[in-house]
Amino acid sequence: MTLLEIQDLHVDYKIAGGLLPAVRGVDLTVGKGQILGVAGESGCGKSTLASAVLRLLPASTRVRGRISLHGEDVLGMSWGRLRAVRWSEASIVFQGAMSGLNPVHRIGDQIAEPILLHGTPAQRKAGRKALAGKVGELLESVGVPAWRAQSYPHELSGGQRQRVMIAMALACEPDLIIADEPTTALDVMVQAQVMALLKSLVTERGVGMMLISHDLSVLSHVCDRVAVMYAGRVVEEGPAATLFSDACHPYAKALAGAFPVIGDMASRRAPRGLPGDPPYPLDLPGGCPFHPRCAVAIEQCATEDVRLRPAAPGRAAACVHVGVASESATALENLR
Ligand SMILES: Nc1ncnc2c1ncn2[C@@H]1O[C@H](COP(=O)(O)OP(=O)(O)OP(=O)(O)O)[C@@H](O)[C@H]1O
Repeated sequence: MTLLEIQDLHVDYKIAGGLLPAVRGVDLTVGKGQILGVAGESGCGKSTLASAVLRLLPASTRVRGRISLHGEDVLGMSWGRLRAVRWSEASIVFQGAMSGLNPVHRIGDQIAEPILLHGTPAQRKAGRKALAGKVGELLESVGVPAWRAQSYPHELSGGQRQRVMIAMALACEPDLIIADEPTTALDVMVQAQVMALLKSLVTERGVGMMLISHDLSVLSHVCDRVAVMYAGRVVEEGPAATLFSDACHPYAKALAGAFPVIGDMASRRAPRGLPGDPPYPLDLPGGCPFHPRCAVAIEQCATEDVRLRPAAPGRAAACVHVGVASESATALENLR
């Protein structure tokens, strides 16, 4: 069942020099019990996409396209309806748990807050004290002892704080969770624990999740499907299992090649860097935005901006070389 459907989404920030196109025609879906990963280099539009789903962008931002949550048009919602939807139908976990928690309030009070504001009428009426049991359960469900409800954020480790943020996101039992770089600034072991926790929430509770990370190797282990973004566009979308090992788009390939393969000591493949930088959104090259950095670019790539098209069963990629049986497909094959 489709929970979230994003169709031809464009997001432009209003800046002094005009409009900065951060997201340029993105189509994505997230189903119940499914994790969709969104990967890409810094500045490609991942966080903008995440914030757009719950309309958390600055008021001056221009948003076009369609975002449906349970079939309901999010961009057309009244503020009252949007307020009811946030936390209870969809919630967001941002990067950097310390900045997301209020340092002068106890953890338990902060978890109770969204329930008091957005929970069921009975929960709202019952008040803060009656929620102590529920807060304890939420903390235990993310692996933090219930007595930590009495602690302040600075008394917890970074990993525990991130778990508290996840408990807050779960507080009103939403069907959709958007996690924006939830493990940034955590060490590798804690990162793995938090990712395992997110995965278990999806399998045990059946929530849908959009998981944003620049780390394709992490996403490939946790997600069902992954979308790779470049310069505000999705350039490849497909099953996580194949995307990391057998990407179709030259950028997705390069991104996958930039990470070591965990557990694959046999191949001893050294991570490969990708020369050059992503384009500035106000100065995008003509044609495919990746062509100046692409090892298999041809003349056509400088003029033709190919949209996502079928690349293999269940996979789509936006590249002139993809979906065609020709020399160009061979060129792409040689990149492997
Ligand atoms: N509030 C804003 N006003 C103007 N431009 C913005 C704003 N927020 C983001 N941008 C620009 O929009 C583009 C996309 O930024 P965004 O933060 O969505 O990328 P990202 O992929 O999430 O990057 P990172 O991985 O570094 O968080 C960038 O060029 C960024 O500079």
